Amino acid sequence: MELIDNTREVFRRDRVWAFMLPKPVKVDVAKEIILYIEDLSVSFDGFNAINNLNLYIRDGELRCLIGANGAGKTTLMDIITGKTQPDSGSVWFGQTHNLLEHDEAAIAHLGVGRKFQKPTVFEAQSVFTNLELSLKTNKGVLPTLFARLGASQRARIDEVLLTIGLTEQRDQDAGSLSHGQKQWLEIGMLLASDSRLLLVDEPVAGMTAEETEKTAALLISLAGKHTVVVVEHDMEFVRSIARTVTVLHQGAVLAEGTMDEIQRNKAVIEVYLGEEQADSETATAGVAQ
Ligand SMILES: Nc1ncnc2c1ncn2[C@@H]1O[C@H](COP(=O)(O)OP(=O)(O)OP(=O)(O)O)[C@@H](O)[C@H]1O
Repeated sequence: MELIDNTREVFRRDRVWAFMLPKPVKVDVAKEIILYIEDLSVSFDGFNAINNLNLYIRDGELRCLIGANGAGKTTLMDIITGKTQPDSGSVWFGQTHNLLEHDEAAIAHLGVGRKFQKPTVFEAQSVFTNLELSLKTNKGVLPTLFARLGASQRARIDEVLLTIGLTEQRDQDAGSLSHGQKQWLEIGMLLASDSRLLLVDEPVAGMTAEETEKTAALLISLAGKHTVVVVEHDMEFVRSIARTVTVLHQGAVLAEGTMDEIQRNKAVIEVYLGEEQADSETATAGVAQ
């Protein structure tokens, strides 16, 4: 009997064996910076898409990146996440992880999560299963064979469901969610995978006004525990969430500051509206609209 009891104890569904759990990643943010990007350049067929770019993101901040089409925003995200290798420069996650030495999977494992503009959820799976599949577990063959969802992992998924406002939809197929709900689920998937730095590409494109408002509240609530970098064209939305805005132009940082500072910045006005209008007050108002 004792043998059977011991065996049952070992295979209890609500316990996850320690060897299955991934090793926690340490990110050194002693200097309060979570992302260091220095002297970064990449060119495609002689065209400088990123041009000696320097950018520092503070741990826990909510930063917005704006810039006209072709300014280099997507290319920058591609470099941070390991999709594109730069020609020169450095990208560090905290003080100790050189992201340029890692591939995409390793960078995601370190805690850098990316949400693309179009949601890529598993439509035929439930909301709960989508989150379950994103949990940060040891994905080796042996652990996967024996993996059981423990109580703490279920609690983690419930917590994420609450954060993204989809508790009621937990058993619904992801395919039946509205566009906005799919976007929140995808953000939830990044949370379930323990992403510490969230790179979010145009989160409110195609959303209703109510969904946009909820997304703003969600992203604001995530900052602090997470660092959130949002690439967005919708200036009204940027104004509603951003503390610091970085303007990219021709692959470099053109300006950085609060939305009000950006709105008054002469270089930004020139780029957006043309030099001849730079001194006019109407032009100043136009940048943020
Ligand atoms: N793989 C590539 N090969 C060639 N050119 C590229 C490649 N990736 C980007 N580019 C070019 O680099 C420039 C920067 O593009 P990027 O997509 O980063 O800009 P963006 O700021 O994200 O623009 P958008 O707001 O339109 O998405 C563009 O001129 C683009 O055509």
